[in-house]
Amino acid sequence: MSVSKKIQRIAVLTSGGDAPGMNAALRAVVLAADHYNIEVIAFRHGYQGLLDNEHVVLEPKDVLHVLQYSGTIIKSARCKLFKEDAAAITAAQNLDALSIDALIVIGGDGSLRGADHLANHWSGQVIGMPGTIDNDLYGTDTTIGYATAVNIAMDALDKIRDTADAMDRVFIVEVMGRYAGFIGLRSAMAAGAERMILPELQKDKPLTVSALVKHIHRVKEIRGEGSYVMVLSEHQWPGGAVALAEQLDAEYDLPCRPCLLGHIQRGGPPAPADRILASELGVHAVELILRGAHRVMAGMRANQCVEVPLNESWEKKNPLTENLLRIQHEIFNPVKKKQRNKSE
Ligand SMILES: Nc1ncnc2c1ncn2[C@@H]1O[C@H](COP(=O)(O)OP(=O)(O)O)[C@@H](O)[C@H]1O
Ligand SMILES: O=P(O)(O)OC[C@H]1O[C@](O)(COP(=O)(O)O)[C@@H](O)[C@@H]1O
Repeated sequence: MSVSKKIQRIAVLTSGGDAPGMNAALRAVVLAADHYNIEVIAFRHGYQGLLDNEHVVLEPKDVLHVLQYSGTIIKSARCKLFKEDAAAITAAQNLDALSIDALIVIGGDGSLRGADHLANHWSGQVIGMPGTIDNDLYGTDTTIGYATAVNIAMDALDKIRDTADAMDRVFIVEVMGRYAGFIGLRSAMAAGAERMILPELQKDKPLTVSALVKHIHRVKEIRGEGSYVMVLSEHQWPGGAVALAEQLDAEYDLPCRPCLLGHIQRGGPPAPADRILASELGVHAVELILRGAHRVMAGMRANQCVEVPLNESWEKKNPLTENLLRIQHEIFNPVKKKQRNKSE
């Protein structure tokens, strides 16, 4: 590897919603830095810690057995203040006072915007790593935490199916994803859900309650007794799964149970895919620094480590996989297009 300048000390922080695999990412950063004789300083509590100068040295011994845990050993936080120029200037001064050559920010789109904002005011190298369950960053096939969240949602949907089937019930399972439907789509497919309400679909053609009710009745007619499980992405129904279930029950006499998965989707052991992605990207981030990279996100595309301009990671959007949508809607939908046309 061609090395641009002597890098002696780098810093790292985790920001925004914690994502399963962030600890694996920290471990990889620290072990890679140690390999190249670089010291690592970690700022605790995300950008807040950078402003408060709350930092610790991270050595290999501190990260040896952390990759099997979700959360983040250096804590994460949301910090509104960091959007201001004055905050980025303070952060730059704190980094310079510690003679930091480069900063690695592990987080979602907001965190990477924050990293870019800092780069406007600081002369050190700034590298982002995609850490969010939402998978809503452009330039990388998946983000750290996403695989785990999908596993958790799928596991919950499987469990819901058992009770839903036993009692011939309709269930609405609300999943996270902020304003992206990746967790919703993949968990719905993995668990064979009958319906998905996802942000990307709602934008084109918002679902009406009457169309939903029609679909539920048609599925019951076609299949006979049994369950109907629907995946609802958060923010896609006023009042969420609880309100929708109440509406179906009260207005359409259709008993329905809501289930909110919430922050459960961010806990438990990270999936192997997340641990491995985090490990590879952590090393990649350090090697990018050694190559002189700046204002880029370390990403993974088609099993290759890539570098993506930081601003592209949030300005451009990854679409939902067309083929998964087609299969869910056309092949796996119990109500075929012909039948739908007839009844609509
Ligand atoms: N436009 C911005 N400029 C500077 N900092 C930002 C910006 N957007 C977000 N941040 C910082 O990043 C933090 C995390 O962003 P947030 O959107 O909450 O989570 P995530 O990074 O997981 O998407 C924010 O609390 C804030 O400190
Ligand atoms: O943990 P909080 O602050 O309640 O935020 C919940 C949000 O965080 C997430 O779990 C992760 O999103 P971010 O990566 O943007 O932080 C979203 O899916 C969810 O909308």
